[in-house]
Amino acid sequence: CYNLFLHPLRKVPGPLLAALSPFWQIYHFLGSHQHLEHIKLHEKYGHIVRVSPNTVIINDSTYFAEWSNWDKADWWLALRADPVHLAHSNYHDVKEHSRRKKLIMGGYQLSAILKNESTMDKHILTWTDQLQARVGTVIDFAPFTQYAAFDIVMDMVFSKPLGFLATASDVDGVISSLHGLLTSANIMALLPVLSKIIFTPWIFRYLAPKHTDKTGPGKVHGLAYAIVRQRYKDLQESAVQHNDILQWIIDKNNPDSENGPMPWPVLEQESLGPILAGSDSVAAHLRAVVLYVSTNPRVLVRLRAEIDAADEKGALSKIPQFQEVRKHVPYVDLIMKEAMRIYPIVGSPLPKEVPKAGTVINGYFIPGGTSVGISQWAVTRNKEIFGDDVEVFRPERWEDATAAGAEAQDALDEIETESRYTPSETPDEEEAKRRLRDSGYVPFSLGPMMCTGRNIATMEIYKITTQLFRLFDFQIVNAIQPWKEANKMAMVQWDFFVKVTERA
Ligand code: HEM
Repeated sequence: CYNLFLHPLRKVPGPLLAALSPFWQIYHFLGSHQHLEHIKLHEKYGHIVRVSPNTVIINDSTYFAEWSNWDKADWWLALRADPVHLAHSNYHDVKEHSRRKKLIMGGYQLSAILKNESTMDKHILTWTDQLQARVGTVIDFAPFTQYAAFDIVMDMVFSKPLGFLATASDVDGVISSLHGLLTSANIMALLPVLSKIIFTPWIFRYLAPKHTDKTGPGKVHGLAYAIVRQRYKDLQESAVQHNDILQWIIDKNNPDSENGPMPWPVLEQESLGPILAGSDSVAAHLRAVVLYVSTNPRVLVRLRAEIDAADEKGALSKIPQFQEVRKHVPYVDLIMKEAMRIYPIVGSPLPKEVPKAGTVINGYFIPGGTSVGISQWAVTRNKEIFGDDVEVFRPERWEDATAAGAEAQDALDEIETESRYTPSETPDEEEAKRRLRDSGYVPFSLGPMMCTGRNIATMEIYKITTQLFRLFDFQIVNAIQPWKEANKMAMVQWDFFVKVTERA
């Protein structure tokens, strides 16, 4: 009764059952198609929808800049692996979060990872060799994308690829454990009271997954902890000199630095981030790229024209280098943006918390403490932002970068990227449309909590997209229903059957 008639959010439109209890959201999450439900909700109720007693989702990009500077909502508590030691991404308070993120973010900067580009190249080569060995056959393309993304991120961050690509298998069941963890974490995230109970230190001691577990969350946590412990041992014995992100963090947070050394349990938590977030994301995107480019001949022809022209000039290395692609195959950037738009990778609205004083969104007063999320699937279907052809894969919609868009491209190297939506001067109509379009481009989110791994992801996507279409043709076996999919916070697809042939 309170939630319906007395709650401060009672006037915000949305389904009756959602206003009554958080189980409405859990029901839709378990149905795996929460993201599609969000599209329908915004179509039915408008730019702001109440999806649980204390949560609303929005798809009006005018509010994104303000949103991006709020604290994390309680939803995120479930993504912790420890009640005491936290990674930057576990901090609720935006200021503390930014302070912690600065301690590690330099390792993820473009300038730092470019120094290690050859590590990425090794895995791209192994992947294309694996595809070469399967030319002429129908394969399930889905696992290969994750094997590649997982080996790359493990090698770039820890110098520890697990050999998914080389063995063409889910080594030790790590990927299935990761997917199990994502499902359970998301359910807990939708019931923050449960997270609060479980992460009470004395309760956590009894319920915590064990690092020795053979499957499930414990296995994934155990992987991060084993890597950090091994590094500690290597350093004591000065056995190996590593050139990776973990080492960058250790070196930067040295005993003489302002903050002193990073405690090992915190380093363990920081090491979980790339394991949890670094493979499903890139893999889901690459599957979408292969599907949409292969089924849009016009796009494929334009992409190949750029690749071939670059090859004729000798401008692309055997494994295309990031800066080569940036300069000579710029269409890849438009393809990436459009694939992120038509098939957003993040399927959950990742809420932040309205500050104490409250705020007004689309005419509704939203009190402090409310969780507000952005449903990327609904933003990218917002016709006011992207026009009537939202269901069409058209990379050209991203052409004519606005000054702000171009800056965002160059800002890849910056630690924090401010909102790209700057409604200050008086732009002409076309410029205003482009700015609006750019304001709806939030696949990596924006502001201080923007994706930590966005530069690794962008580099992988540029290089792999170029190389795959440089070498192969992909015939999608079932273009109407190309794969099975579930929204596990990130989108996960499987049974994506594709016939691989050498490029005609
Ligand atoms: C296509 C690929 C990817 C997409 C679309 C993506 C998207 C996102 C989004 C939307 C967020 C949430 C930001 C927020 O809270 O507002 C995020 C956070 C994060 N991502 Fe990614 N991501 C990708 C790849 C990666 C990779 C490769 C890594 C690791 C190497 C990574 C590590 C992280 C981490 C650690 C956070 C937490 C950031 C924070 O709290 O400050 N992501 N990502």
